[in-house]
Amino acid sequence: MTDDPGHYDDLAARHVSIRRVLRLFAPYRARIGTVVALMILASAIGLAGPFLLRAIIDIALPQQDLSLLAWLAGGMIAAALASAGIGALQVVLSARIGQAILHDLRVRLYAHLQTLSLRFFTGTRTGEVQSRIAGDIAGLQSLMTETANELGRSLSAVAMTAVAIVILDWRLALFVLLIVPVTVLISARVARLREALTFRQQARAADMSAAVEETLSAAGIILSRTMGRGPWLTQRFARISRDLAQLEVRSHTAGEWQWSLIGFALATLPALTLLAGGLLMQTGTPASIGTLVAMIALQEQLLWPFEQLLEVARDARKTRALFARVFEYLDKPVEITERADPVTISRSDMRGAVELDHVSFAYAGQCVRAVDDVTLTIPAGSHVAIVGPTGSGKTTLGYLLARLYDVEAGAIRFDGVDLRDLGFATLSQMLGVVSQEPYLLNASVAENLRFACPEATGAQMIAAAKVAQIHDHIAALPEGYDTLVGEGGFRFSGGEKQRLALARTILRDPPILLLDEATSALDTRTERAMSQALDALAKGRTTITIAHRLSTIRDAEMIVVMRRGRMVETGTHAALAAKGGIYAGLLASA
Ligand SMILES: Nc1ncnc2c1ncn2[C@@H]1O[C@H](COP(=O)(O)OP(=O)(O)OP(=O)(O)O)[C@@H](O)[C@H]1O
Repeated sequence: MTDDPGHYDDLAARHVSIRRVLRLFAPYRARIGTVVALMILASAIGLAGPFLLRAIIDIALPQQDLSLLAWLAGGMIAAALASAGIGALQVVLSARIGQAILHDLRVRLYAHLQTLSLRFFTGTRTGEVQSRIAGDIAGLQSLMTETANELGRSLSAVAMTAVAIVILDWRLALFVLLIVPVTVLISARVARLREALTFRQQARAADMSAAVEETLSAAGIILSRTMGRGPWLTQRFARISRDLAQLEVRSHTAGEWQWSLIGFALATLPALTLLAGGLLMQTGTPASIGTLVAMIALQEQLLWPFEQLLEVARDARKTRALFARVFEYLDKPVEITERADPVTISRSDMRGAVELDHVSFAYAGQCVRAVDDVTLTIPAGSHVAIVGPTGSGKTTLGYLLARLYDVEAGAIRFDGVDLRDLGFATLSQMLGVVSQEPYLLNASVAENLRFACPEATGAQMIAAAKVAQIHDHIAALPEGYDTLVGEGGFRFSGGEKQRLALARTILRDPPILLLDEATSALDTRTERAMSQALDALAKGRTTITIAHRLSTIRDAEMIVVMRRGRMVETGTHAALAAKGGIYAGLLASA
């Protein structure tokens, strides 16, 4: 889809405008002003050279005035020195501005992606996100800093030189400047060609980073080894890499012969100028030899920045392709938003009552509701278990409780407040989640625990780990709490990861605990020990357990049975078992 040029044009038109790009520069107005002033100064000083040259040829040399010659030559050296010094200063300053702007953009994009709902992340490849934050912004970085630099420097040089050429001899100037529109036209064509290619190239680069991310991770390697698909994956990677290489070559070489034409046209200018100078000799007001030499020197001075300017225009279009990809993500709507004046509740005032009021939800593009008209009141401090066959909507219900998605109809309330009215901080303080596949950051055990509660003391951390029955294991490791957990927690077993995740949630001390199959990876002994710990922990807390293993939830005050998104049975274990319905069937098949 991203390869379709029509798609690209539409995307770029929707997200990128000059105004929007300029807004990124706005906070750095003063510094940009300084750089522009330096550029103008450098080009103005640079211009003195040809005029000094003319004076040497037309006055100092014919008159054999050595002292004037020394002054004029010294002036030429001083001008070259000053413009080189100012040029260097201006490069440093503009590099700093460019980096600052891109840093802002990168952080804005990261912060924006942090606020997007789970829907975005379940529908997007991780490698794609990474490629936009890292790859596209890095591309912009080199393009923009160089482009902005060149633009300023070349533009002022070209403008100044053009003025100087006109002052020298307007007739020759007219002749020289005639070539400008032709080259600009050719260059615009090449730029258009390369812009679309850049977009495709970045999309391929994202494919590549997604492929690496997906398959060169611990989980990816396990999958490819156990399925014997390593060679196939390598072939797939080779295909993406070859595509990328070809696009890379095309985007660098597209329109190359047109580009050479520009170079040729500019290279013929000195010869044509001399020819024109010769023709002017026939008129009543010929150009002096000094003027002709100075004119050619100025042209030399003009050609390089002019070529640079054309290249800048070409690269500027490439940046449009990169901006399109970055802005597309920046424009993704935030679905889960915090109200302007959210309700906040202090920890001591939280009770932990949960109420589901005719809650319904369907995943995007699905006509069947994953949760369908669920109404349930969970009193503060009670233990409710949610069971049901696979795919019945239990995990989805958990997502709704954590407001990872918003309900489509109905409402969920904690302590009588609609989740959509609660402040984000209050919500995450109220509900602690231990999910089916706990995720650990690739950091030390202590850092993982402190992620939940940065101000936790060592003693608090140990206490939480003890409750989660993981302290002895951590303490026995050579590096104890400083042990690195590995990518995704691979250093630890499934059961250990679950217990670490539990310890992490315990540290937050939430009044409502949501355990989604949280004890599924534990052996029976550890599970029994942990369930005692959880019982102790559950005192004064509301506990909602999403369970497959019915043995773990026999003591729940209420068991809710779900089927195809609907709540079909509720009651205690004894009552439901005696009733002989779905729950009894699940028990029988367990
Ligand atoms: N991101 C998603 N997009 C579309 N459909 C989804 C998505 N996630 C889950 N579903 C569908 O929603 C339904 C409910 O899924 P859910 O994960 O809530 O079931 P579950 O009861 O937790 O199952 P299990 O016990 O197997 O974990 C399923 O039919 C599932 O295929």
